[in-house]
Amino acid sequence: KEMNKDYFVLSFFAPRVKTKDGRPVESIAPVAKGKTIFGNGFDLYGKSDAEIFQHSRGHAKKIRSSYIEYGMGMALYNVIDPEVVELVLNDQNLITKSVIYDFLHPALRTGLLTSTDKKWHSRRKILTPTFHFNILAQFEEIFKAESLKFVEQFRGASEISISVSELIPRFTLNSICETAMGVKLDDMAEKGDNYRKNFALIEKRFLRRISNPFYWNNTTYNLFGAKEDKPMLKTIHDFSSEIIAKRRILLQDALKNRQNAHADADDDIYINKKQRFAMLDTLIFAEKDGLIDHQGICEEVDTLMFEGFDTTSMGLIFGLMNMSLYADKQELCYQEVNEFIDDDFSNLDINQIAKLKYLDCFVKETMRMFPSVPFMGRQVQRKTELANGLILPADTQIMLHVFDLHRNPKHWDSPNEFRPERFFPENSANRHIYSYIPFSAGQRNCIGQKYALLEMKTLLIVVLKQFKILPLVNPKHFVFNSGITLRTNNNIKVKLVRR
Ligand code: HEM
Repeated sequence: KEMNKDYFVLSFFAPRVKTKDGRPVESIAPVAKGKTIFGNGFDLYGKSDAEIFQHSRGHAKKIRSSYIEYGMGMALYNVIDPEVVELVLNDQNLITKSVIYDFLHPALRTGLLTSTDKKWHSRRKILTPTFHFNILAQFEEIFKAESLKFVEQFRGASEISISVSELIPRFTLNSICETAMGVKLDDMAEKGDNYRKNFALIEKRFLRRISNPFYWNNTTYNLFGAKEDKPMLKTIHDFSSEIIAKRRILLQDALKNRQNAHADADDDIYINKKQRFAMLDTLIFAEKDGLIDHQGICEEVDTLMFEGFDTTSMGLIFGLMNMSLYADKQELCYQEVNEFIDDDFSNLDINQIAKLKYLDCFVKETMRMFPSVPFMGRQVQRKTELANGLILPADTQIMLHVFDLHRNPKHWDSPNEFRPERFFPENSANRHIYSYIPFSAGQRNCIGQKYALLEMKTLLIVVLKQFKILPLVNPKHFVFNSGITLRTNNNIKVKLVRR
């Protein structure tokens, strides 16, 4: 009996969540009923990626508040309310990612996304300056060139149907490799495609691991599951290694040329006009200063490359889809773009883009309904009291369900309707700040958020200027899948008609 009070015994002795004042836990956070006698531990077992996605959506709809589950020796606190999101993301002690991020370690190792404590702090410090306004302003030239290359594919066509699901990821991978890594993919296009294909396979494996509690344990997984991952991991790591090697050579040449030219001390490589700066250079310089080693550089390159291409891909795929579905909103974007951006794109820069207020609302609303990162997880390191009265035992997994938060009917009117106008200042004033967190918030927010918005807006502007975008899909028929990023089974297509 005592045991039962402290542990959810059949969930492999999961310590129970308690309350500060002894109130029943259910009065603050209901406990979701499990599918088996083992609490919720086997709720996802044998489910498809689409069913895994629907599992949490179903709970959110039925329970309508943040709720608790128990499984595999741990409590899971599932958060869908902004009030609780605020408590979690503002807690200095809750910066460690949840155990499921460990399943990403073979691919990303412990780079900025997956590391914690001292290592995370020191890496964040090294990388933060690389997302500075002046550097993004330079990257804008690359986004523009890549966007023009994107529309160039349709040269000569007065109208054409395209699969954005297929074409966009190539654009975003090219963009991240050239900006962050300083390496053009032109002669590595096939390798890039292969990298993406293998990362998609790794994502599938990641999901299989989440849904199968036997695979949560590293030892068991390494014995029975990990072998299949090896060739995929090799492909993606070979790709990133090749990029690092290429950049090292380019950088060495640049440094040599600079010495030969007797450049004065102020002629910094970062701002030298002919030599474009890449984020990877910062890491290579940090290596010279002994702040990071080669292995560390690989970790950050894998992390930036993955985070930097897949998230913006999903944002753009849904952004172009929404342009096609809502002709009136597309027209408002188009009018605005025409007002501020010259037809030859000569003034398309970071300052002009900042003037496009309606486009900004359009992109925000797209990321509300289709957040590229639909959930995030934290792990409680030490017993933690939250201001809402809950006491979370050590090892509790906190799941922030961004998808449900962004469609929480308590905070969003008709949440399933696409309305960029929600983000007009006058319509946002009374909204809870933490009801909208596409880029997370607090210490571990997205380091690339300004970069991402700039890249996505640039492509949308270039496409809009030249084409009217017409619909070919109906999102009502979409089947969403769980993944590291938001996924759908459907091939998203649009029709482009030259203006
Ligand atoms: C639409 C595009 C993007 C979205 C929606 C997005 C969203 C997010 C979210 C929600 C997190 C927090 C994850 C967590 O707590 O587990 C995050 C972290 C991160 N993002 Fe992004 N991201 C985007 C684009 C980018 C880009 C373009 C880059 C790099 C160039 C990037 C690099 C990172 C990194 C390195 C982290 C880890 C930061 C840390 O823990 O210190 N992201 N992102």
